[in-house]
Amino acid sequence: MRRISPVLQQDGVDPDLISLLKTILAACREIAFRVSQGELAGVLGSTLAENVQGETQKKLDIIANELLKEIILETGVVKAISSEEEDTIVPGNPNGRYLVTFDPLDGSSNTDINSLLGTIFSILPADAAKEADDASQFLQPGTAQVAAGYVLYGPSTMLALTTGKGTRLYTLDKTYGGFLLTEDTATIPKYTAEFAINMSNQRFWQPAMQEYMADLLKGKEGPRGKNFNMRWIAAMVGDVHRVLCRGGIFMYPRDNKDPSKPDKLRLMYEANPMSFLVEQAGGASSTGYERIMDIVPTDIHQRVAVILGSKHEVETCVSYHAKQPN
Ligand SMILES: O=P(O)(O)OC[C@H]1O[C@](O)(COP(=O)(O)O)[C@@H](O)[C@@H]1O
Ligand SMILES: [Mg+2]
Ligand SMILES: [Mg+2]
Repeated sequence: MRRISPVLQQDGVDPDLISLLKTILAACREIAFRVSQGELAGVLGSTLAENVQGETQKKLDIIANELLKEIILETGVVKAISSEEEDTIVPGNPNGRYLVTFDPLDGSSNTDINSLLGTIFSILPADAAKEADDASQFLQPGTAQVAAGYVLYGPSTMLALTTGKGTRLYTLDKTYGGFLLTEDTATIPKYTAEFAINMSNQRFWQPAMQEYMADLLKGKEGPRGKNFNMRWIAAMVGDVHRVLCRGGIFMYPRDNKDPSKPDKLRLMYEANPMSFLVEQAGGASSTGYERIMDIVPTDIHQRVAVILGSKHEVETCVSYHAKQPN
């Protein structure tokens, strides 16, 4: 099995970017270790703090954030970082060529139940004309990403990574200490009969999503003519990993449960990196109205509706939105 550096070298990835990716993975290995130690490492439970988005921070949110922030800024190739757990961007080397935005711990609500968690990251090119502390340098569409990935802390620790040459899956070999290539070409089947959505929000969705789901749930007897199965891990990283492994559609659509927060998932460090991975594996990703990676962000913590996965199913869902303009 191949180690990560030769694979990236073969893809012609810039050596600075390779060393940055390896640094991020070093932090993730440390997070994986703390996660696996659980209560023994005293990392479970909540803090008294809230992040800028008004969400209670788990101890592991903070630990993962600190580990990543410190080690990434030490690389010298990063101009600034932006994190779910940081109100504003954190400047690094003014001459750094890259920007890193990340969700240090995705699926926080799974922390205390020994269930799936992950780290999601996205790497953007830095603009030499902007100051290191200028947040506007991050406001680039997902199509500008030079690399994106996640590390899933599950029964095994896995990495999904793309630099725009397909999506590859690696598994952490705990005896050797590095990630080894275990799936060279992750491919999402075009058709699926499996969906992931938080059904408890059903009555708050927009009409297009209500209609799409109603038809889907009618199964064989309905307009779709087939039965669907449902899964919900409550960690995007876990749900998207399943989609990369065997297809499916994952949705966190807009809802009016809390009018001040119509969308849940974050564009820059959840939706964009996952969309890049999914598109590179042959899938599709949309808000229902537009391709996610085409959105030009207006805020580093911007939220967005997400519909991603098997191409035909995403297109079917989008077709319901086309009938009912936003
Ligand atoms: O609590 P819900 O509605 O099931 O939402 C679950 C979603 O929220 C998230 O956990 C948000 O991520 P964080 O844990 O990083 O805040 C997603 O990973 C997941 O898909
Ligand atoms: Mg998250
Ligand atoms: Mg998080």
